[in-house]
Amino acid sequence: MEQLSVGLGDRSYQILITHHGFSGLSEELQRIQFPGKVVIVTNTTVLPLYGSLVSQLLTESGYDVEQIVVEDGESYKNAETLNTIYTRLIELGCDRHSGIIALGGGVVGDMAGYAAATFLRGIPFVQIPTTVLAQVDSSVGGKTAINHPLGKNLIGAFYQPWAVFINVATLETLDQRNVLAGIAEVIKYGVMFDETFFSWLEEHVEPLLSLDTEALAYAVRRSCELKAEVVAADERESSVRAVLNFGHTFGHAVEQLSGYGTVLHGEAVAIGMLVAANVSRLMELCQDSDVERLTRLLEAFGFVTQPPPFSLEDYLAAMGRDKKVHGGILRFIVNVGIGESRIVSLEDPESVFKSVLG
Ligand SMILES: NC(=O)c1ccc[n+]([C@@H]2O[C@H](COP(=O)([O-])OP(=O)(O)OC[C@H]3O[C@@H](n4cnc5c(N)ncnc54)[C@H](O)[C@@H]3O)[C@@H](O)[C@H]2O)c1
Ligand SMILES: O=C(O)C(=O)C[C@@H](O)[C@H](O)[C@H](O)COP(=O)(O)O
Ligand SMILES: [Zn+2]
Repeated sequence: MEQLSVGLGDRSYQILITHHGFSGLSEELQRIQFPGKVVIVTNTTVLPLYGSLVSQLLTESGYDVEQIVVEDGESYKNAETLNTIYTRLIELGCDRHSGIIALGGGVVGDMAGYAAATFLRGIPFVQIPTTVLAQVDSSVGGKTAINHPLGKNLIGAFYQPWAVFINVATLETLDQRNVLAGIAEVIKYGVMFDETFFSWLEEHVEPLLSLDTEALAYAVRRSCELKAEVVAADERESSVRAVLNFGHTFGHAVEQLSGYGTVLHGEAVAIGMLVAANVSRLMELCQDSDVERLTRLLEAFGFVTQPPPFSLEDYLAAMGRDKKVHGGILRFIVNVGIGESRIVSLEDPESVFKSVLG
């Protein structure tokens, strides 16, 4: 079992990474004095794979376990599903001494996390991520949210989990499209923070796609390390954390315009990263060779890199609702070469994106 720490003072927590199933989970819950009444929030796909197993394990360890099972998909990450979670929590008699465990991918994690942040003004919460994306990104850092028809994650809260328990073995049941989607966020860390990690990714395309245990474990650990460091430095995205949004301003626009769930989050981020790299090149913050290198890596993994053909007006309107907009000015994340980043203000986004999108 590997352990990383997210250093946030009295809200610090551990990320535990294991290949050995869920053994160690009960011990960790006991160590952090997680409540005895536990509600596992999961979805219809993850329930039969891991939900029953985790419930049984915790019951055997003396926990009083309930389950809330939501429909599967990004299109259900909304106010309606959230309300069904609140209703069930009330019906189950949950109080401030009950805890929520999010078991699943980023959709379940974001929504269960937001329920935990808001139910009775906040109850304890643990993440058990079961997708690549959730293990390398969404389970760490405390961004919780639901989507609004007009924009991704527009309703949410910063609310940290008490622990993140990563069982890498759960990835064995994940389909190839979702494995790939998670890798987009891994590539993001390389482009933004760590050229050596980016080079490592260039050399490990095949092992990662085939879920080679060692390669995957390294990718998960390195991603969590980088994310934990950034979150500890800037929990509420007032500075450096915004860099984790590389590829997301455009990517979120793609998700919203296509209809949530049509283009997966990671797929949209891959498209968005290349758009952002082209903005960077336009601003002379990176070279042609850097854009080509990113393109080659994305294509080697098999990502579609061409933005869907929505109009420039639609893209600009969607990006105009991004959470990084300040005083009407779009703040945008670009790469500086490979391995460094910058936050730029786009005073005239129309001309920038006209040039980049053609
Ligand atoms: N909070 C954050 O910091 C953060 C970071 C990145 C992404 N996100 C959010 O995360 C969401 C995307 O998460 P995702 O890519 O995990 O998608 P997801 O949660 O929809 O999971 C993808 C699919 O895999 C299934 N699944 C989950 N675990 C499985 C397993 N072990 N075996 C088989 N199937 C499994 C799910 O049921 C789903 O069908 C988006 O809503 C995005 O906005 C949040
Ligand atoms: O943790 C962060 O900070 C991120 O930006 C991680 C992103 O990968 C993630 O998709 C996040 O939910 C996007 O945040 P948002 O604030 O743009 O909704
Ligand atoms: Zn993301």
